[in-house]
Amino acid sequence: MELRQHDSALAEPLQAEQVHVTRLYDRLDTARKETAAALRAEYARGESGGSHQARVEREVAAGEHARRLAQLFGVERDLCFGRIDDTDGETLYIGRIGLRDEDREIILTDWRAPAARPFYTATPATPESLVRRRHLHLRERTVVGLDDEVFDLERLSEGDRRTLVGEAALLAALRRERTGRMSDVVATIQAEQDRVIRSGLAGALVVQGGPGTGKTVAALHRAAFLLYTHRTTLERRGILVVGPSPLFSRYIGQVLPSLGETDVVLSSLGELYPGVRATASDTPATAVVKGDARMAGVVAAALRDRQRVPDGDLWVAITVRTSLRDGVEVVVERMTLTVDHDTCVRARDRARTSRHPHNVARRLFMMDILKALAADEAEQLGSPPDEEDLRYARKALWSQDAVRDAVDGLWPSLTPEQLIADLLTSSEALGSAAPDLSEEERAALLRPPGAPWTVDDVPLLDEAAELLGEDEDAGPPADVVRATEEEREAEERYARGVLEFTGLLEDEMMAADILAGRHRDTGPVITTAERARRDRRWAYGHVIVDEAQELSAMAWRTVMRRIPARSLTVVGDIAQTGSAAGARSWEEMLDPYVKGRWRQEHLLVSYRTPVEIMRVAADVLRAVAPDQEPPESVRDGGSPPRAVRLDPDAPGGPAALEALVADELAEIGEGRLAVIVPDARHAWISALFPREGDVLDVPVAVLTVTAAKGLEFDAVVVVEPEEILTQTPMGGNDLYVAITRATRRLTVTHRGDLPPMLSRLERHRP
Ligand SMILES: Nc1ncnc2c1ncn2[C@@H]1O[C@H](COP(=O)(O)OP(=O)(O)OP(=O)(O)O)[C@@H](O)[C@H]1O
Repeated sequence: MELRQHDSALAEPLQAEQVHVTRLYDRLDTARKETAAALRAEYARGESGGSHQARVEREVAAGEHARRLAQLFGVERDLCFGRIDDTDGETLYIGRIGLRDEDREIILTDWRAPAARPFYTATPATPESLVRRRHLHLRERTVVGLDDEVFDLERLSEGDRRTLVGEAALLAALRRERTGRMSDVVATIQAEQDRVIRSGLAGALVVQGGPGTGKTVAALHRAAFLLYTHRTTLERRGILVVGPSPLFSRYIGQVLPSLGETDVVLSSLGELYPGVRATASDTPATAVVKGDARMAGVVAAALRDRQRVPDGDLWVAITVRTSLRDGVEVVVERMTLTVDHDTCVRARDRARTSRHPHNVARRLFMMDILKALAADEAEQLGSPPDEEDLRYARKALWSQDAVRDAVDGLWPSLTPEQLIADLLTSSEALGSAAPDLSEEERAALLRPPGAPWTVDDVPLLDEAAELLGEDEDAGPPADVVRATEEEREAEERYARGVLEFTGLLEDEMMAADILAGRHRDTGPVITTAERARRDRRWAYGHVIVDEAQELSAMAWRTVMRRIPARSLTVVGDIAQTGSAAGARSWEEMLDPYVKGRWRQEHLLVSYRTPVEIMRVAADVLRAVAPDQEPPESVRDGGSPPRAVRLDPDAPGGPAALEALVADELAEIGEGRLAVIVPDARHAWISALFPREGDVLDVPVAVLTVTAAKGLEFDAVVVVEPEEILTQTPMGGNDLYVAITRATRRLTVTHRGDLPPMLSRLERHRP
């Protein structure tokens, strides 16, 4: 079915396709020019003059043009990559965006449009009225190759279960060397992935699949598809993609812009709470306690402990009169006011039952206490409690430090950071707030003051923020203040980016800071993504959680808060769970939120790991998670994965490791290599391979398994599998993750006996 045309026979169709492709690029150039001119015209319509309304409209129009321009400049590479011919004699060209000619006729169909779907889903068994599918290979703007599949049922053997589409194009894509950044796969999306990508927006979709089955890549294409198909809903609310680490976010970061999408926020788990960028991790024992759903109750109890009443009555010594002597304020008279215990209890209970969050309810508590103090003052001064006087007296009282201190002592205004830090650094606070946790569990939570926030603290902070709320009258909330500077920088970066690729940067009138400044004038931030990122309470239109098996029960609470509509895609592999607080099953994590309302798709084919390596991975999986099925690999011809006996702690050990890595690098040419090491060895093995720049861009990356999660490399060297197996309770899963990162070559080094589950590796001496 797969035809790769011979060179001589190819010249004519190549030439014909070139004519069409040239026309497409001409059209693209025209569209760019027109949009740049429209953007320029928008800004040429005077400085920031006119009514506020007019300025806002101008900004909105300019934003639209800028967005379109960004899209038009993002599709230069492989603008058109496919063509389908159907039984009615109709031909469609499939590309990264849709284009029309001067007569508004469609000359290029967006890959996300319904009409493009057969390009991805037609198989020999179900050709979907296609006669032929063609993949076009472009080098810059030149057509350099074609792959045809002819759907001819006559020649289809019964029982042929082949489901791969565009096999030659797919294999060519898979054989490419890794660049350190994920790239899009619009040209070669497979039918099972297409089902995931085009699944409806509503409800929760779980995508379960083994390593390298394209879960991440499918999830990102799904984000682009959903934004295309449900633009009006999602453009305003945006899509949140949650990944395991900032490294992973950088790894996948450029896929979405290349798909032409700006309304997507990428965030690691440690960044979900604005203003904190947690990367540190806890020990497995601590992570398990912090991730336990019971911690919601602990945080709530810790807060209740901060809403106090005095043991007896409340006494406050205030200054009644002062006078100035030689310009210096002198206290003339003091007075002690009292609020009886019962009144304090009533004030606290009224504030608690108001159903307002703590920092908002504080206002109620404060008013009740001030009223009682003012009444006592009036009584002691013998003046009648006139309402007007009392109001004045309350105001005067609030200006006194002693009164403020008294209220703060009983019902303090708190930030989430204060509440959680105070809780985790005090065994007394923990004892009071967490009586249901065991002594060991409480000890696991305790940490020294000033310790950095960990990824597992983030759900606790979010929980606290939810309970604390923000007193809107008390000035801008802390996260907004923090975000303002970031926001300004983001605006300027964006503006500069637009100007740079449109070639307008030299234009005085369009200087980036002016452009950014204008956006500031009218208030709105440029993209939905920027607005959403800084707002903890933002409700997204859709949320995608990648490596979702790593999320603890508390982390799920944090994620679900951001998606009240419960429209989400959950992507992961239960067999790869590394966090001791992570998922053992999808039911366990999702049922509390969407019981009986989630659907599951399985991805069964691995596009990363060659057959030879997958066989070893299957042995590991059988040993550590016998109920899980390994994926089937589409690639063979990788070199046999091997085990090399090497003692990294022996005198010549480090040098032997360096030499082995050098040999592997020589084998893979331009590609990239990872040395995946036990956590305890990371620091010193990293020092053997000094690097400058981002770990994703260097030829040799030394990584722990946690950091390597979701990434891939041409060659992988796994050091000391035994230590990886035993370093955490989920060590078996970690080893499975480590050996499935390679696209071509796998070497395992070991000083002692090789774990039996790796016995299939070819033995070598260095
Ligand atoms: N249809 C496809 N065409 C070309 N390449 C593909 C396709 N599907 C997946 N790939 C490639 O396979 C590799 C693995 O994909 P991806 O990282 O999305 O897998 P994953 O299931 O998320 O893996 P893991 O569970 O290990 O994180 C990537 O290089 C991806 O580009």
